[in-house]
Amino acid sequence: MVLGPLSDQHFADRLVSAIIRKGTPALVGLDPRAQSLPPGMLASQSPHDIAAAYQKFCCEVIDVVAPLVAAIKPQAAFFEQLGPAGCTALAEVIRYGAAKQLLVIVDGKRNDIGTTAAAYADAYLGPGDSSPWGGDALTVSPYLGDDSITPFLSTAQARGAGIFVLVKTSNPGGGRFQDLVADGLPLYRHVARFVEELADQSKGATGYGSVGAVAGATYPEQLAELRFAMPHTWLLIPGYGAQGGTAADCAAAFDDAGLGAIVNSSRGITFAYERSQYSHLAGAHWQQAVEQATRDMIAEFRTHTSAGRLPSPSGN
Ligand SMILES: O=c1ccn([C@@H]2O[C@H](COP(=O)(O)O)[C@@H](O)[C@H]2O)c(=O)[nH]1
Repeated sequence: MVLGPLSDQHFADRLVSAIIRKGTPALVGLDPRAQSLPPGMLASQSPHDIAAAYQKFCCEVIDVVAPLVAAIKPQAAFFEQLGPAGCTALAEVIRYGAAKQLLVIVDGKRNDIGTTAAAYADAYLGPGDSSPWGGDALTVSPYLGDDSITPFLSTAQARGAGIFVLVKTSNPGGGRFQDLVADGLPLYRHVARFVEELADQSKGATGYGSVGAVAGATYPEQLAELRFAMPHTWLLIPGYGAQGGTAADCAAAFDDAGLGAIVNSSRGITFAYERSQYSHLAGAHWQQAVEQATRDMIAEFRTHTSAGRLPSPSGN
């Protein structure tokens, strides 16, 4: 791919330049869980103290991964679960990640009828001071139809942000609806077609649009099919690591330049010290486990996918 000048006002351009700078499509998911926090971090079981611990833990993960990866993906559910204190902690984590020059993809899976969708978009999209939460991108459900997605895109484009629409999710039950066939195609391919149209209309200098698609590493054949059917659509891939997906499973999601996909790992990185190969780093050395798991993921993608063609930053 020949890249023109990249704009700092276009989401996919910003994503590409961040990924090229870090030399990896690895994305670190922040899904804090009270029972897995390192010892000593949790003062009590009150929502206020759990939220404070989530904020500290996530910021300390960010300290480790910020030099290594382009983006983080906080999962809103784990913060919202705690009520107002959790929502404040989420905002602080987003702010902290942005201050460390990371792109922040908020995994909220929001949507509603158009006017309400516009309010969600206002809340979550737009780096810096343009939105109260300050996310660079938001995950969005397609189930309410085209007029529920376009308000997100309008706000995203105005603010240099992006959205990722659920197309083929990583969970075992996703096919119950997503694979239903209508007019000769599974439902997820109809969603993919609409998302690709929007991506084409909103493409920047890299050829990728401000609209991306969520597609799981647990469905490698469909990933390959979607890469082919959606040439202007960036893929956000969950399901790697803890859910069983491998780097080889994700290989077909990348373009020839090693771009076009960003791959999430949440538990596998943040709670790496619970995995047998990093268990010697549990306790006081938990951040070393996070760093080693991130470096191992980066190495795996460099070995098994075209992401190995990205320039390798010194020190990684
Ligand atoms: O299809 C989907 C969409 C979103 N997710 C989210 O990604 C992370 C995965 O966490 P792991 O610990 O790496 O399994 C989590 O926040 C999910 O809600 C997904 O898994 N699949």
